[in-house]
Amino acid sequence: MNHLLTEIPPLDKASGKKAEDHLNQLTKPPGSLGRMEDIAVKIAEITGNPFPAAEPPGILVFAADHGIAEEGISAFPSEVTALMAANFAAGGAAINVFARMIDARLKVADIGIKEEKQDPGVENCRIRNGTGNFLKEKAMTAEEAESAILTGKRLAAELIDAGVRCLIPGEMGIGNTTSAAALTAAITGKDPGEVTGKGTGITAEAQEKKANLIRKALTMHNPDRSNAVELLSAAGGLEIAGMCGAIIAAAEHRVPVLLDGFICTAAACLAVLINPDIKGYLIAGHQSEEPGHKTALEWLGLKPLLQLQLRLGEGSGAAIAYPIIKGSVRMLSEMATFEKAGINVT
Ligand SMILES: Cc1cc2ncn([C@H]3O[C@H](COP(=O)(O)O)[C@@H](O)[C@H]3O)c2cc1C
Ligand SMILES: O=C(O)c1cccnc1
Repeated sequence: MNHLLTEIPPLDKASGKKAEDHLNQLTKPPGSLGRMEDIAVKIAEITGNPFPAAEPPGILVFAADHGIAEEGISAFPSEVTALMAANFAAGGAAINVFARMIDARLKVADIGIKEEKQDPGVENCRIRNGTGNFLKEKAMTAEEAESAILTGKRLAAELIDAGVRCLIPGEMGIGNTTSAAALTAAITGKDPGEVTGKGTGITAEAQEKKANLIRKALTMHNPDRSNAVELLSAAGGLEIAGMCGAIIAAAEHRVPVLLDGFICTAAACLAVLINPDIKGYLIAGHQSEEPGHKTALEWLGLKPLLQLQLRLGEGSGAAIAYPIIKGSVRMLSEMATFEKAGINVT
């Protein structure tokens, strides 16, 4: 795992302080823009610029399949992963709508779809054709987990080199709320029963089976709970590893990461295990309906911007929250100061 360890630049507190001082001179009562002011300061610290840019946003959706899906833990079959990847390429999914709404660059990567056939509109970065069923075997080898992380890093770095100033990691993978719950239980030390939800909409009975299966698998694989590669190897998935790498790359490049739902946040927890300094680069877009999402956000010490009872993924909740980021940053650089507006407040 040594080659995954990276230099994460420290947050630039001096730029944050300059942004904060400037915010207090703008034509509004001090602090009246609430958490938007905190976001503006945070992005100044992340970027090292008191007048930062967060535009354009870039959405990077990783698609992969999960062997565990054969255990009946999703309301949908694995085949839907490939079909949805094709839908992303055709522009018809929820994330396409929201990406257009926020003028985002959108890239879709196949990092491990099971289906042999590949969609020409999806970037082929396939590490293997779906993970192993982690109730019976490891989801993937350590080498595969590392390759998937490095692939995510490369794709995010490409988007950032092309000008992206706010990264939104997204995912598609039938069965991936099971992996996210296993990872979250292992990392936070919670019982799987507390962090396992209904995903795409399974019954209460299937939900109980899902939690039991996670408990059994974690006992069987017994991963080192502080080792991101061992955790990925035990529970998957390839798209979670890809998002983890993308988050690392954003932090390396001083680009803020806007987190989506439960699966995306589980990937962020893994990135923070690899380097705790990454925590400073994360903003939580929303809190989803999956119970484990709250647990993962608390572990990261993040407060979500929105709570809209979403339970979709794809990067959708983060894309919906993005205008808050855009407004926070624009407010900092576009609003008049009292002095400039000729308002004398002394
Ligand atoms: C049509 C469709 C579109 C989706 N877009 C995101 N997900 C979401 O649901 C899946 C996780 O839930 P589970 O663990 O229950 O399978 C992931 O693919 C996630 O991105 C979708 C699911 C479906 C069915
Ligand atoms: O929180 C999420 O991102 C989520 C929840 C349910 C299904 N898919 C994704």
